[in-house]
Amino acid sequence: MSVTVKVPAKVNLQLGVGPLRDDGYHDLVNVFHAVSLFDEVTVTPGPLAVTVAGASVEGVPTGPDNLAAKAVVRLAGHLGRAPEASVHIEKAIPVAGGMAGGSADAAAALLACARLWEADVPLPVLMDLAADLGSDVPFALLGGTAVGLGRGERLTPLSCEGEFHWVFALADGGLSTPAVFAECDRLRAAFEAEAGWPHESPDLLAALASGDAKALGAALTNDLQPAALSLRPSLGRTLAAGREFGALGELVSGSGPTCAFLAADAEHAAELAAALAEAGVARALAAATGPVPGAHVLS
Ligand SMILES: C[C@@](CO)(OP(=O)(O)O)[C@H](O)COP(=O)(O)OP(=O)(O)OC[C@H]1O[C@@H](n2ccc(N)nc2=O)[C@H](O)[C@@H]1O
Ligand SMILES: Nc1ncnc2c1ncn2[C@@H]1O[C@H](COP(=O)(O)OP(=O)(O)O)[C@@H](O)[C@H]1O
Repeated sequence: MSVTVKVPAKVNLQLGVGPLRDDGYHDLVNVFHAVSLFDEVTVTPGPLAVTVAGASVEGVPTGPDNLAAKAVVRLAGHLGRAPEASVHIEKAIPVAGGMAGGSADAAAALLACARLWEADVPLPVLMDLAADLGSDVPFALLGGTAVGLGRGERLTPLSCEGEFHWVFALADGGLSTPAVFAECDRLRAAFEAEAGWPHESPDLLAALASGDAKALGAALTNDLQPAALSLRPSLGRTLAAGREFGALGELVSGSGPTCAFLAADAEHAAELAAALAEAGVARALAAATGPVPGAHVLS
């Protein structure tokens, strides 16, 4: 018997970053949006092991550091049983790309093992286990569009009308999330910019609720973007190219280095992806739509 869970990537439509907390995290206003780039995680009975396959899986650990393995151990500990599951990850979400691929795999492994072990784990408990594994993990279970407060784990679903069309410019190599948050703090200190308390953007919420892509494009913001650009200046060219080719909006996804571009419709997305590929400003381009559901069992 095996269980397969399909789980989406995310892009952050608003990432408001507050001051550094005593515990090393930052309070966020994090508007998550699940998009149609998916990993598939299959668990089979057996000793704990992780295998990973996919077009670009460099840097994904296959030992106990893999977030999916940590999820297996965490759930087994909660249930008071041995962490017996062999995990296989089919990876399409870019690695260390600011699209929460590791978090997605952790969420998928939680759900898959709960099913494999026939354990009745209520959703709020699964969400708490997910939050222990990482700030982005609960959203991968929920999917759709949602705002995350605290370190991003306290989620409230948002009303989102229709479907939005995205193009993602994938970069060579990743960016480390802690390094990007640290660079954000460094830049704020260097420019004596006080980190204010972030607030949800009313323009963004209205654009989502009405399904207005043009208004959404104008409302996209990411407080980590200056830090990602400081660590990876070439992203400036990528973002400028998308703007030049008529994207409705563009931003770095989370801690980067993936850049996200909003298109008017599927045809516009295909044109935008082709123009960005031609300009040579990305390792690869991927078109996707959002919102899509969170982690769910396939078999
Ligand atoms: C920035 C975001 C935006 O959604 O994602 P990515 O773009 O990396 O995917 C998240 O906040 C990343 O969440 P996640 O990748 O789960 O991070 P965690 O494992 O919880 O934390 C890793 C490290 O990031 C920093 N961190 C994370 C979350 C937060 N609210 N404040 C922080 O300062 C801390 O240095 C922490 O030690
Ligand atoms: N299942 C996994 N998939 C991808 N990366 C993982 C996984 N487990 C652990 N990692 C580690 O987490 C780091 C961040 O990966 P990822 O979640 O893809 O990016 P991001 O935090 O930028 O969204 C990787 O560089 C890798 O070392």
